[in-house]
Amino acid sequence: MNEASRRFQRTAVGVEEARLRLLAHAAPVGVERVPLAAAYGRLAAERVAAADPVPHFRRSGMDGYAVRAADTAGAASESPVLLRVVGAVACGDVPETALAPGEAMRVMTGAMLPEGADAVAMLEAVAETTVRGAAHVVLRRSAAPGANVSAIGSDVEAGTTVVEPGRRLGPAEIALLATVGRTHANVYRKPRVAILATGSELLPPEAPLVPGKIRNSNVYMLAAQTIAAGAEPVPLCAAPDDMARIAAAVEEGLSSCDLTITTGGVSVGDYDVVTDLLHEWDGELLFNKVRMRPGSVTSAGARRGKLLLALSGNPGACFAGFELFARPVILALQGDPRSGPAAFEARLAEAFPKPNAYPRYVRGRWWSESGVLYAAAGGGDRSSRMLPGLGADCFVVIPPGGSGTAAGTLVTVVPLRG
Ligand SMILES: Nc1nc2c(c(=O)[nH]1)N[C@H]1C(S)=C(S)[C@@H](COP(=O)(O)OP(=O)(O)OC[C@H]3O[C@@H](n4cnc5c(N)ncnc54)[C@H](O)[C@@H]3O)O[C@H]1N2
Ligand code: MOO
Ligand SMILES: [Mg+2]
Repeated sequence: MNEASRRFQRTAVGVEEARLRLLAHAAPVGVERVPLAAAYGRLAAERVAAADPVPHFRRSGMDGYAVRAADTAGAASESPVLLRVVGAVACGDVPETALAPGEAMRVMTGAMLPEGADAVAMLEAVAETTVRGAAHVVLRRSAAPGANVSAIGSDVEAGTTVVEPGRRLGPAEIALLATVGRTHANVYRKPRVAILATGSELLPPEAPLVPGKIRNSNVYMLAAQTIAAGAEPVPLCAAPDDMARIAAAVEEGLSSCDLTITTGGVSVGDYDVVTDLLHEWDGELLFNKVRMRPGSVTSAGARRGKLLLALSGNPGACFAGFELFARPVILALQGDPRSGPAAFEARLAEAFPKPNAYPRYVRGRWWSESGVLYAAAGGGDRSSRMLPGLGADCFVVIPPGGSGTAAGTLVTVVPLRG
């Protein structure tokens, strides 16, 4: 097929549309049970509710004295209230007696309150004294009912959902799972992602440089991005630009992994074999061009419930294609209900002089200054370059059209994670 016919058959879809077409084929993978200590960063595959309220007993919020609030009514400097100390409760202990009128019990933060007590006076708010050999406390301020007391269920009511399917397990979720008595979490297993670098010019990193050839960096970049997205990379041997070799490797990926990603050979050139492969694809062709730069040649197909995502070979375009398409797919394979990366608006710190036919996802940085968000798009960003990726923490989305974008323009920023 010649270049012109390849170009002719390509119909560009928007980034959102391309993503939705992919996500329609990204059903969650299976579930596995992992110990809580290994659950960090995984996506929950179940709803977990608290069987018991938290706390499940009335608990002191301060080191001090449990009192009956009614006893302290009217306490002031000129009319102090004297209460008899009838015992002490340490954390983990159960009070031996109930609190009768006129009594106080020494309690520490987290200790169970005795029956009859409904407030805690802080140590700093009482004076300890002895009356006829018995310990007493003097209060010069009243304690309101409920003061410094954590009521039953005041943190988590019984029945509250603490984790939902698709929720990423972070420190807060893991702490709550432990609190509700779980030792393990049911999470989606890590999707396996086959990564196939294509190109007769590719050398392994250890190979000495020879004219015309370059070292294969995309496979390592994609493996790192795959891990950051919570999946397991399965790098396949790099394939030269040969249809049979690439087709065989793609088959291997589709049959053994949940998602198959190729890089390179997807443009209109003579040896762009992935383009040919998708042209003859016997599954569903989801798209073969996206309205974006870099990576407009990004293409995708689905077959028997598996996705093939064909990313550009240019490192910058390959990186962007992964973040905008592979990452949301990998998250959806783990039950994440979100349909794309988060984004926010910021002011462009410097003019971006280059006009674009499509939105341009430029690797850049964002920051906040006096409460205003700014973003800087690297002017020297080219999809063939790798250096602009160093230190980049976002894509700055330069809108299409016009003669460039002026400094101060509000632009969309897509933060990069991991
Ligand atoms: N006539 C046209 N030529 C090109 C067009 C176009 O529209 N018309 N688009 C250009 C753009 S934009 C891009 S992006 C690239 C896309 O190229 P491919 O996806 O076909 O990728 P390759 O041709 O295989 O390689 C491109 C470039 O990237 C290097 N590469 C490839 N694989 C790796 C790897 N694993 N690690 C590091 N670098 C890699 C490769 O050597 C090439 O330099 O097409 C433009 N051309
Ligand atoms: O799609 Mo190429 O990188 O778009 O520059
Ligand atoms: Mg090419």
